[in-house]
Amino acid sequence: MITVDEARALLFELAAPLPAEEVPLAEAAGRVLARTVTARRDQPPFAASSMDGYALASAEVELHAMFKLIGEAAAGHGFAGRVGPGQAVRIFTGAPVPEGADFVVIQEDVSRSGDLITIASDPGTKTNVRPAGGDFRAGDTVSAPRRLRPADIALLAAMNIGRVPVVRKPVVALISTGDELVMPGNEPGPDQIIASNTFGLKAMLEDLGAEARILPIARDSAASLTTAFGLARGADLVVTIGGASVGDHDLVGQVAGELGMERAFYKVLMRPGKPLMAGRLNGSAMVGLPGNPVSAMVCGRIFLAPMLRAMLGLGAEAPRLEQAPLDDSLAANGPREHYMRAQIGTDGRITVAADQDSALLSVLSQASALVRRPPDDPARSAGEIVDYLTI
Ligand SMILES: Nc1nc2c(c(=O)[nH]1)N[C@H]1C(S)=C(S)[C@@H](COP(=O)(O)OP(=O)(O)OC[C@H]3O[C@@H](n4cnc5c(N)ncnc54)[C@H](O)[C@@H]3O)O[C@H]1N2
Ligand code: MOO
Repeated sequence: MITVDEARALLFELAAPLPAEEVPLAEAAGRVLARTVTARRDQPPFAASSMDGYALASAEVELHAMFKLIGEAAAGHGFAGRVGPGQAVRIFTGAPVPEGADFVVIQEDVSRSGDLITIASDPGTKTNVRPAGGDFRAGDTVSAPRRLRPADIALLAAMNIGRVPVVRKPVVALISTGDELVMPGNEPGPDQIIASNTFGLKAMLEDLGAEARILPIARDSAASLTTAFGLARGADLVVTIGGASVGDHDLVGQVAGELGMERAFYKVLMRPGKPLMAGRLNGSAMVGLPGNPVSAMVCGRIFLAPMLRAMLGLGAEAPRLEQAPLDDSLAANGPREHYMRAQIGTDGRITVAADQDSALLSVLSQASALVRRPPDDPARSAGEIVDYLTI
């Protein structure tokens, strides 16, 4: 059996970065910027007032000084003339500061009588003028790769980038396998349960920027699995769930092999997730996850999420580990790397769930972290520092 790191390295070989496509700016949030983009203009494009008040020459600013108003500058409607000595222009936030002026006295510091204003309170030294290009200049860049957050979208909009080059979304086909499964919302038969893994994985993978498609459940027969693999053709990543172990009805590896899968590995020194398999099938990366619900979700976090990041051009890296002290003692670990469901308390200490059965979705749902135990990790006492990753 190979280690978790070895398995991930082999998975990265299956996860080539995807090409770029252009999308409208309004659809670019959460996508990964594929190429560095360049501002098409200065922002602000002119010296702009940051306050409502009166624009005049800073050299003339003095308590009790008087000015004659010669016009108005509003946002979107500048003042065409020039401000001369003893003159001021009524100005509003966002308006271009007129020629001859380089200071805005806020209206709270001014008394006005008709066309005359007097500086009635000390206006201080802050000019209330935003210089042209003070935010960014034409030619300034936003560099790739980068997952576009709302603030980035606002910046790209201000840069007048209407269409954005982003990495194409990885298309993931999710196949549940098993005669015991029915889709949520349907009436299960006496020996049946509800397919949960595909739904949890779809949520996880779409959160990371994939387009995940849940295919019809494949039954425990070669014909049904073959049909499902046919429906998955063209996906960047095909993920099967269940049927990966050694039971008589665990057919995924066998059928995938008959369909020409080039196997990269089968079985990982990991808990949960031991019967993981991967390879290349019909030009797609193929990962066979174990069926136990927690195993499938943990493998999603440990393997599929890094694969998707690699496909999105964000680099081939293991999930980031953090450290926290244990709230309670832990027994020694066995020979497999163990990812234990745990909760991080408000005090920063980490509590490992008592029951680590890989079927317990209720425990996973309560967990905020997976504590990572190396193979053969000795028993640990309360207060000792352990590695974990957030979920
Ligand atoms: N003799 C052995 N038996 C098992 C071994 C072993 O090494 N020797 N490994 C165990 C481990 S570890 C795991 S994990 C499971 C994985 O088995 P499979 O991948 O073949 O999964 P299934 O048998 O199909 O299902 C396991 C379990 O999960 C339920 N399941 C499956 N798919 C879904 C789904 N989409 N949504 C919800 N639940 C699902 C299924 O009903 C089973 O209860 O094998 C052990 N056995
Ligand atoms: O590896 Mo299984 O995933 O331990 O439950």
